[in-house]
Amino acid sequence: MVEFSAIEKDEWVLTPEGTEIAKLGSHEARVFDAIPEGSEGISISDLAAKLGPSAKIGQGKAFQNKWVSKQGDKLVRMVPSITDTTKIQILEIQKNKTHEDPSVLKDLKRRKLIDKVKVLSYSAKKGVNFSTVIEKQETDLTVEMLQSGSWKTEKFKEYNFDAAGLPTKGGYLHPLLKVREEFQQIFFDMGFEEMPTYHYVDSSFWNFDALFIPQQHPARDLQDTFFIKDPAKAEELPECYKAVQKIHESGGFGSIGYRHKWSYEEAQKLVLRTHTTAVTGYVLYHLAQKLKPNPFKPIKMFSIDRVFRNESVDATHLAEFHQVEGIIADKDINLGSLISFMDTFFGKMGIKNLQFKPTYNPYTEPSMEIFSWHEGFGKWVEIGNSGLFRPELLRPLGVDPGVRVMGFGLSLERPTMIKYGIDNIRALVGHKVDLNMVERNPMCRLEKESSSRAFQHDFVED
Ligand SMILES: N[C@@H](Cc1ccccc1)C(=O)O
Repeated sequence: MVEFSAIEKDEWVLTPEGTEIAKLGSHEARVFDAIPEGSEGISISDLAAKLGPSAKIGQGKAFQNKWVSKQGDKLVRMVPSITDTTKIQILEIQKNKTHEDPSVLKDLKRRKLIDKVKVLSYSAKKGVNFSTVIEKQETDLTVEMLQSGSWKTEKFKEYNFDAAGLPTKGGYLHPLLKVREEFQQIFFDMGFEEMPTYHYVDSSFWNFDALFIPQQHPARDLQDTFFIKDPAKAEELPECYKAVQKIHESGGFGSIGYRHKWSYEEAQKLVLRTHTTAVTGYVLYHLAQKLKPNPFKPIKMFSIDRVFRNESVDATHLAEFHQVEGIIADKDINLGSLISFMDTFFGKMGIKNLQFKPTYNPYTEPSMEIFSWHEGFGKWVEIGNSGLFRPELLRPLGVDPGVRVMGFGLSLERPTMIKYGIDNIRALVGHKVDLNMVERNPMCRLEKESSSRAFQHDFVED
């Protein structure tokens, strides 16, 4: 409709000094003008007082042009009048943006009185298809156009392959990942290392037995645990199974044990791990193995990963969810340490005024449930479970006597739901994930790269 062309040309403009010359004349002309007519002349110092810096700059050229000469200590005029060529040239350039004589341009440029600039302008004129009405062109071929045959007469816009396109739907973190990152950051800030949470499938040995969970414990029921059909059993159990068997059957380290017959086959049964404490036991065992015979070093470790429970699914329960778990191993740990740690840890997430309630876990004693007051629900909400690991767990895995380990676990889903105001847990997983929710929620925006740090220890795979 319109033809246009770009016009690029060079233009000459005056520098500030050039502009000054356009107004006041060249330095040499100013020198000439400052000298009175006749033989009386002017002293150099009077000239300087009159003209300022121009006196010094202009003298040379004024001598060169034979406009002035020196008589005694005075400067006198040699000609009755002068033509200030520099000023004339400058004025012409100011007007025309150029000069017909290239040597003038070159000279004035050298004297820093003018400068060259590039100027881009456009010229536009009516094109062959010029019109004052704009006809909308089609962008895409549609099913309807094909069906009606209108595609034959329709006018199509050319594709613009240089167009930037619609913004892509990237750069968002799922709420679970976002909260997971926040937990990771808190752990890293507190000096924790991340545990390797390699496998969802683990032996009953690591999921239960090593944690001093008796073989007839209700949690091992098919109702609560997913057992693997094929393969159904771990090939062999680690060396420490003997110590674990002993603690279950006849006790030790001040414990009387469960006094039941411990079955190797039962411990071999593969399960989808029901808690990340399965990993914690495994990690403690391998750390203890690696450390020997060196003296004990305090440990702080955490894991955040998926666990599975055979639960009936409802608005707040899923058959799989994530656990956040942390342990601290040190010599002088007691219940007070655990309570104070929980206050600090949850405090970092903005959760204050915790309440603790005694509870029972086969692997910890004492054990405490952690509660927090939920303004929205108007009640105390359970947010975690914790305790001091029993010697029946620690000693068979090779942890030194005198070393205590405190641990705690919580779900990743609950704090995420509270924080994002999600009331149905199913909105967080699988094909039910509401991507609009993720996109709409400014809290999901990805601000920085994942801060995940690799696990430092190398482990032997069992
Ligand atoms: N494993 C526990 C959490 C926990 C971890 C460590 C110590 C005490 C408790 C659970 O499933 O809830």
